[in-house]
Amino acid sequence: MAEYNRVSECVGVITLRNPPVNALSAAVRQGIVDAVQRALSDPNVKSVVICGQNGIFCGGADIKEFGSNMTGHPLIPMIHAIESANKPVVAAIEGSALGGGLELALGCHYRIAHSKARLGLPEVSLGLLPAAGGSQRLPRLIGVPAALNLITTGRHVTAAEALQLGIVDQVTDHNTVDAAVKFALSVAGRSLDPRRISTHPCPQQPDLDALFEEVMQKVRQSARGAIAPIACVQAVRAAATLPYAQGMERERELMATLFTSGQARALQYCFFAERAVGRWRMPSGARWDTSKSRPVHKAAVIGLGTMGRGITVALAQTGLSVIAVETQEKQLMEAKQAISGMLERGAKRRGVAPALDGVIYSQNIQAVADVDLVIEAVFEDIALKTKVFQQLSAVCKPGTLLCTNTSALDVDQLASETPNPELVVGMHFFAPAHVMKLLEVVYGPRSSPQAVATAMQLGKKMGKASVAVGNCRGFVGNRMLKPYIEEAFFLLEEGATPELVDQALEEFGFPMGVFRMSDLSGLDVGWRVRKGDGLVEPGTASGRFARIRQGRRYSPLGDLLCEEGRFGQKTGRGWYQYDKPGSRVARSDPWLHSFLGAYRAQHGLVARRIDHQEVLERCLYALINEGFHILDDGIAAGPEDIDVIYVSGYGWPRHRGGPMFYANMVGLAKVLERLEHYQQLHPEVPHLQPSSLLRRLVASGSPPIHKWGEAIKKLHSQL
Ligand SMILES: CC(C)(COP(=O)(O)OP(=O)(O)OC[C@H]1O[C@@H](n2cnc3c(N)ncnc32)[C@H](O)[C@@H]1OP(=O)(O)O)[C@@H](O)C(=O)NCCC(=O)NCCSC(=O)C[C@@H](O)CCCCCCCCCCCCC(=O)O
Repeated sequence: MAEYNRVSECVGVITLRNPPVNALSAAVRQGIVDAVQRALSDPNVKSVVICGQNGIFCGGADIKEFGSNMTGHPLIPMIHAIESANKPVVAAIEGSALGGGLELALGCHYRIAHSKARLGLPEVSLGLLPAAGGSQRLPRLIGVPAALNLITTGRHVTAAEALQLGIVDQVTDHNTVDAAVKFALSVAGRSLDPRRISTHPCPQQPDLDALFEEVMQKVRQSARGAIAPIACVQAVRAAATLPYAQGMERERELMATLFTSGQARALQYCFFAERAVGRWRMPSGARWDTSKSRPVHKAAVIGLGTMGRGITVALAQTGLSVIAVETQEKQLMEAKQAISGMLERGAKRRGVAPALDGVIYSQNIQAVADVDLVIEAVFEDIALKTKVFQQLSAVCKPGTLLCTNTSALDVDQLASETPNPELVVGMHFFAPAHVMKLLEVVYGPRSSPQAVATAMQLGKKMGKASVAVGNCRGFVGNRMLKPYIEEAFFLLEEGATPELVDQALEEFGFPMGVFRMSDLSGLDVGWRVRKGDGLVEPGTASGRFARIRQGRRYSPLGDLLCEEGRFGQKTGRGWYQYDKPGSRVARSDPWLHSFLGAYRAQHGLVARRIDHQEVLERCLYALINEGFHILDDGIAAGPEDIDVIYVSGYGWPRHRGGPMFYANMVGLAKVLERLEHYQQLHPEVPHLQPSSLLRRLVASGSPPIHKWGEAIKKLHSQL
């Protein structure tokens, strides 16, 4: 809805009212149309101000309407009516003016923004383009290069940058509506022709073709298969080369293709999924809205290796006081230097002062006595972590939350080493912890809802996509990664190369295929885990039985490479070769190919031709199948949790929505059929055995993903 009032006798003020972000729903659009008509037909009104209630101008088109039959007054003619009005219309921008919200403001004749406002055209991140004239008006207003940057990245700009770019006419630190009313009074009666952006040509740009070619090339490279950024470039090109009306027609055509695309559905699903995971719930019935978090002012990090350093930086950057503990003096000094460097670089990027004083370094665990929360990040060894937890329990004040950054160990076992297991949760960060978006908050059966709420709240404060998950081996992300990696190894045994597997996965949209990723993170990491699991044996045996371990198919390929000292990038050799240790450019390695040939010969394996489709089906469906097990076990509350984990922490292409969304798009029946097919071919591979939840969902008619929750509950109650 939109409310209309007359102020200062001759200014009509239209206030958008649609909490929480004043999205342009059908009712709001109709409200604006009616209010504009009222203002224009009232002879006492000399000028008009458009603003939004509750300190936010407008979050854009109502994304929830996109999934339905869109009805009501369309946005484009509404904005045209504003631009062609014969009285000045001023947008008063507080909070956010995003997407359709900014397009509405661009249809106004003037824009006044509060200094804390943020503006942008983020449609690209929803798989769309600014299709209410934004792709045509913005380049006319600020020039092609700046418009291309904003529209293809979707980035939000501050009011100061918006002023510098010429998007807004004035920035105020005071009441924005008051400033806009004053401004509206001052411009009443002035000619509006120069203020109608659609009537302007784009500012001249030398060598337009070369510019578009360069930008298109860049966008194609970074888009990794996403179509919206490319359509955005095409739409801006139309603005630069065609008259406005034809440009609008091109904008409409491009939007028509994007609007119904699977990518737009996936990206909009991600938008809502990221918000849905904040509304966490535990199998005990504890939930986000009934569990109060505890305040955290002072935190501590124990262990300043790579993870501990990143966590310290992430905490300090949120403004917390951090006690950083490392018992070895030399390592403490090195860590101090590294953390200070990271804080300085981060602060420089964000244009703020580095929070160097926020971190106190100590060799003594006693220093954490008065903190509200501790994150333990020592070496991944249960005995060591147990000792640290026992020490912390003795040292910390009552009520301190004890968190472990383990990526694989049993959070509940650690909790049982403390007198207050309800205060223990996992906070599983991803390296580098100050950069990576994902945080898995792992609760055990005894973790209190308050502990989970506190860790989730802290994650949010740190800007993380925080997902609450149950305690099991590998939690959600790494548990699903295991079958994915194992399938990739099996494919090598059967005739694939690392290059082929990686190419298939990279064309799918992963930034790195599984083998390039393994080289980056270090082959020794998995080797250590497999050794711990008793899977690694001397590599002399041959034949099929040498590759059955603990009753299931096992590929020792990774172990054999480690025995050769090939740990990946850090040793300059792994699944690929590198110019020198630490170098990042992977090159195909003839040694590896002959090694694979010799290995196959030793084991009587005959290489066959493997295509990209088989790579995708075997690696991805195995991973997805594990996701269904996780849902069935109640480790993740819903498919959104799994998808947010994969998109924000494991490089799953966002425009494919996450593994569970992808399964929904492919069709559950098809995923089931392909798993059954591969399971028949590889009966000794348990992870290809379709999960019973997947079978039950297919049997119940493959409900769409937003109905899985209900279906899972119903299916469980029938068991
Ligand atoms: C605004 C924010 C920055 C606020 O952030 P904050 O952290 O404060 O809050 P949350 O993010 O948690 O959000 C709170 C709450 O609000 C929900 N929400 C937010 N934005 C929207 C929205 N735009 N619509 C609906 N709901 C929204 C959010 O989900 C939360 O609720 P929940 O219950 O989930 O917790 C931040 O929210 C934000 O960044 N929002 C998104 C901003 C954005 O991306 N805007 C762009 C929207 S798309 C758009 O505007 C498109 C327009 O360019 C043009 C549209 C033209 C359409 C024409 C259709 C043409 C069809 C083509 C077919 C052609 C056929 C033919 O012609 O042949």
